[in-house]
Amino acid sequence: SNVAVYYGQGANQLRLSHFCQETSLDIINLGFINVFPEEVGDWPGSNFGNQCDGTYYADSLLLAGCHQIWEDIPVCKAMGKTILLSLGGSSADPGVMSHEVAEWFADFLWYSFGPYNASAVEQGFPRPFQNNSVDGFDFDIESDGGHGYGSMIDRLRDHYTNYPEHQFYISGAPQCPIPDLQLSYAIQNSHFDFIWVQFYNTFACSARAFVEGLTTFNFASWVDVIQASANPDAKLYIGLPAGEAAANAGYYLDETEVWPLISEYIQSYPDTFGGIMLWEATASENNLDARGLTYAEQMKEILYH
Ligand SMILES: CNC(=O)NC(=N)Nc1ccccc1
Repeated sequence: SNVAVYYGQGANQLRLSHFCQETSLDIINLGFINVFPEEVGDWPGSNFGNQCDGTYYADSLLLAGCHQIWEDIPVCKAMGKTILLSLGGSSADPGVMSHEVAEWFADFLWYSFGPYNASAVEQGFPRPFQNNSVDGFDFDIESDGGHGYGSMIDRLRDHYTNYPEHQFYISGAPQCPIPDLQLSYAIQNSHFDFIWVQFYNTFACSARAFVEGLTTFNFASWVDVIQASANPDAKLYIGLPAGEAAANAGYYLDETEVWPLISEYIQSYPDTFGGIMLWEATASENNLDARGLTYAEQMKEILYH
């Protein structure tokens, strides 16, 4: 099973290559594209915390100087990591997109962050990570959901079919209440590869509730959602805060509390259980146990016990 981690919004975070050298991490979600186009032709905006050099493409909110990221993605690829570009995050204000805007947004992301395409560059698409291609796109939509995300994902998958020799992914990070207001339509109708549910910040369905013996933790119901979705083979991950301060108070579980949770669900749903998602990389890095293991390393140990 995999450990997926968000990177880009950590306090005083180290550069990406530091995390790509951590063997416990399998998937790294780069967050965020946090400003979404409102009209066809609008460029999105990005934010990667303390990374990049603060310069933007002219008349845009899209960062142009993310040298640490474009230098480090090759390290990540050499270490066998899957790098996804994450859209949304808690600060985004996506707004509900029309089908046309959604398809434009998908095309922009593909031509700008996907495989290098000389004709797209000639058409004026930027290359914020230069010649590096991400391995797919993650939807961390925390407000203003709607049908647009289904259109984006379908469009991205059309682009993916033009590169049959390369595996590209689509993932989503819904909140744990079902239906998730932002992503349920897209999950139902479009092909996701990974769904990492935020089993934190909403008490009833949280992992904390499981630890407290409540029956309202709803991983099992999310399995049903996936099995009724456009991709019944999508993998379901348990999303957890990587440190005390990485989520609202009370949601963090220490490794002794995570053991029984993982043990039960990895055994009950071996085909659908995909692993653990952590919010986020720097909180994990700063959250060492008595043995000096980061939280991600503690989680990897539990998965491979
Ligand atoms: C996958 N996205 C997130 O996990 N976002 C997230 N955790 N946002 C947040 C919400 C409340 C407190 C801290 C972080």
